[in-house]
Amino acid sequence: MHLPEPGTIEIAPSLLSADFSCLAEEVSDVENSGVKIIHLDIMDGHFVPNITIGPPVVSSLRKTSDLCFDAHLMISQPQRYIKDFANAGADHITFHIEAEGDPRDTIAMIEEAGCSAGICIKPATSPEEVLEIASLCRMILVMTVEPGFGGQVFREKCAEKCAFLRETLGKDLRIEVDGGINEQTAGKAGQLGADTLVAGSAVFGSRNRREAIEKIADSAIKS
Ligand SMILES: O=C(CO)[C@@H](O)[C@H](O)COP(=O)(O)O
Repeated sequence: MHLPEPGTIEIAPSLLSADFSCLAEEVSDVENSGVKIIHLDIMDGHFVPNITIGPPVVSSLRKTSDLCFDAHLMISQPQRYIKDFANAGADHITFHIEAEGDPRDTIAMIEEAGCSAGICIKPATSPEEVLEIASLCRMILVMTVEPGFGGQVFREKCAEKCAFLRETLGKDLRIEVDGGINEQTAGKAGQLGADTLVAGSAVFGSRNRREAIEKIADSAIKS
């Protein structure tokens, strides 16, 4: 499924906090709870100090789900893996501005592979660094924690970059926020202009995923 058009608030559960012994059931649980997007955290143990999943796992999950697969490549050399993740079933591929390679070439490769492209900034990176290429992307991802691990505390200062990006770039692209999003912090993220909220521990750490998702969405919508 393609990334939903801008104009709606979407919650994207982050697979990193799911139970890896039964990933297909975990994905299906959130799919049945009404989300349109699943956020796939791809880590290489080099760009970030953690290792997660590769294309074979994405490909297996693709057979079980119709969700939009939002692949967040936390890897040093994204260009080496774009085709593999696209062939595995990613719909949208986000890479880091801090990673290796010319970002324009990386975006072109993502589109050639049949996916929409996104660019991500880490907490220390200024949003101005993505302005020139923003119009080539369907979504900008603003990290509100240092990438690598779930369960960290939301950094409001980082989320303020969303307000700058929204004001400068308008409403025609999605702004995604990732890290420490829960019922308490989603309102602030929404107020600052984010419309796509990644939530890992707040969704998968909850017994009732539907309720957790609805509470996060409500708080973002009411903001
Ligand atoms: O990309 C990352 C971490 O690198 C995130 O997607 C986290 O996995 C979000 O987890 P929570 O902060 O929501 O628990």
